[in-house]
Amino acid sequence: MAERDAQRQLAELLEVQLQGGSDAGGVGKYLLHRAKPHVPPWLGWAGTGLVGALGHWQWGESAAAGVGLTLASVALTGATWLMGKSTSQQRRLHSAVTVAAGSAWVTAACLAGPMTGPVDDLYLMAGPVMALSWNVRMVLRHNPEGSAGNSNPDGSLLEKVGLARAQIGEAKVEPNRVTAPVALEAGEQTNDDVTKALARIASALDLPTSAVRYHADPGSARRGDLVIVPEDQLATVADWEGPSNLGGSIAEPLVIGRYDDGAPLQVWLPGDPETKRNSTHLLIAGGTGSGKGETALNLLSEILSRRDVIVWFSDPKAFQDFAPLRPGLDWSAEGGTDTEVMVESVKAVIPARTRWLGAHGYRQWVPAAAEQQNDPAHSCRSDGRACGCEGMPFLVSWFEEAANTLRNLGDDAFTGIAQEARSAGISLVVSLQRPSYDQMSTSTRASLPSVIALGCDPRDEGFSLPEAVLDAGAHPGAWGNRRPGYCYLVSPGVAEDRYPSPGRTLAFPARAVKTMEQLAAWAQRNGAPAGPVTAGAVSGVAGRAYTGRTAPDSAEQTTALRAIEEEDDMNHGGLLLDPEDAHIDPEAELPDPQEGDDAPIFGQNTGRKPSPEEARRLFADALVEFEAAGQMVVGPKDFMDWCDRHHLSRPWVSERLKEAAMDGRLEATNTTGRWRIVPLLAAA
Ligand SMILES: Nc1ncnc2c1ncn2[C@@H]1O[C@H](COP(=O)(O)OP(=O)(O)OP(=O)(O)O)[C@@H](O)[C@H]1O
Repeated sequence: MAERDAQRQLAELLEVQLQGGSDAGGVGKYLLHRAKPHVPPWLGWAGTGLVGALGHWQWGESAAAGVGLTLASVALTGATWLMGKSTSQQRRLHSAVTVAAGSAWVTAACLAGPMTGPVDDLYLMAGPVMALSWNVRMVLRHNPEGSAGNSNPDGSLLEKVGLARAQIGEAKVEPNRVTAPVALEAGEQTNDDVTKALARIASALDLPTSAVRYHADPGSARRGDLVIVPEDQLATVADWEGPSNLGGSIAEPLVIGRYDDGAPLQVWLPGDPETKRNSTHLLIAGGTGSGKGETALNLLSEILSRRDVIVWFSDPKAFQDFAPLRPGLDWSAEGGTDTEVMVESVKAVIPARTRWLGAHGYRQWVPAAAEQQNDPAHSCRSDGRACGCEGMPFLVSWFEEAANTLRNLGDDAFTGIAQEARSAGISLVVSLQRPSYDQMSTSTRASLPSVIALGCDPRDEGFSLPEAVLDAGAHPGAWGNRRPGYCYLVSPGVAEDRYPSPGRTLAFPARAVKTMEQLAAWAQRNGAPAGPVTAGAVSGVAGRAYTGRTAPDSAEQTTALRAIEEEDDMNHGGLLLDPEDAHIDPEAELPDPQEGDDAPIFGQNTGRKPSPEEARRLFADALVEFEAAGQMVVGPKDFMDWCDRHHLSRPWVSERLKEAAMDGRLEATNTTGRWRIVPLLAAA
């Protein structure tokens, strides 16, 4: 069936070409064009008559010629039968009968004469019947309905690939996509046999491996759909023209490209209570040059164009690719300590956000959670009246080139965060420079249910995609970096039979920079503020390292801080900030260590070893300095210069760090030897 379809497509192409040649117009020309393919059998009939007449003229009297002609007729028929082995049974028989009848008539005509007895009647009656039978055959072959037969009568394609006894059902033919149900022989073959034969099917059809896929029926071990997409429509690059749904909700699909049949390539980050889908975490995996950067631009620009989401973004490559979009981010960090603080902050906002959702009667984040809470059904007040609390936007926490960050965080910690974040209206997006297990452990990989798998090393395919999707024909290793933007998308919300279908993200031409800048400005003005719950919880961890998105009209006052201010003015009586964070005034000046008796510590060498008491005071001051500078995660290595200056040792600093943790001034992170500074006001 698949083979016939490929042939049909070829025939259609020929048809178009033929039409191109007879476009001169006119009914006559049209009829001639339609009749052309049916003429050859009639030419054969006329030719047979001519050969019979000429043969009689030459050998009419020769007995030896009679023997020769009879033998030649039998040999020709036998040869036709043999040569027809590779075609369908029907065609083979039809050809052999035609040749046998034609050659027998020629022999009779040569020996007895074309006009003798029944010879001429046979020519006039049987000849047209033969020619017509070939015309009918051609008409049926060109009829698309006729081509979608019910079984696999010739079986030649499946025979070639070792699935001779499989049956192919009625095929669904769409533009550039043929879906044919396959039923394998009961007890003899399984769906695995088809997946193993996919490359051979592609080879038999002379198509790329990725053009042939198999969707096994989850309810049967011997049934499924064979999908063939003959033409690679993704070869043409499609440019990004702007966001697909400016001002929409993050719960609506994010369109990042297209599939090879033209359908939009789209992903959902938040869950959907109706379909019982959970919010998801996404891995963007691809080798160097596979188009990861531009794929990320597609996704980030879609996210920033939505009204009810904020993005925290860490990029150790200093926003090389993302600079135009940076102003639209709620928080950006350039790797190192800033990223450590961001990770700690994500951990800290999870319980605050989950608590808020619970208190407002949401089982998971939905767009209504981002709006002001005017519905009594979602009130945190005990008297059942609407609480009017400010909404809480969805949070996307994005880690570019994340291998180091995740390794430092530790598997258990990451798995825990990933699990809990899903019920806190948070999606983690992680991109990896090299998609392989030496970059990310098995358990961390397992915590990221969604993946955009771009071209990679063939050995890394198993890391990028689930085995079932690879078995169904997905093959990102075949692309390497030769097909930038080609990808497979596996994510809840996407129909599973789409998983092995290749898509391609949109390309960002140079002119897209301006549109991205406009989009970032739009997000600054219209995007959601972080809201009191998230901003409050993060300020308690990150202190001044977190500023929130800067509104374009006021570089000083940030949207997040404004949200806290407004919240302070309101009297809800319900669940607001984390109780321990409620007294934080993010605008308050931190104590200036240069004031009063405290001498500045950084940049001055005291020239002598301080007394133990003095050393402890200097150490406390150093923490204040770090905090004021926004460096909220510290470890002994950050004190190296400081130790030299004050003639103190690193082990001494390590001891003080542990003490400070016991005093509540520091809190342990998941990385040994790294401590998070608890902001002074919160620790007080
Ligand atoms: N969807 C796409 N369509 C067409 N071309 C693309 C697409 N995505 C990326 N490209 C082109 O492919 C090249 C590599 O893309 P990109 O820099 O995004 O890859 P990368 O995976 O981020 O590479 P690296 O890891 O080296 O930064 C660029 O020239 C880019 O313009």
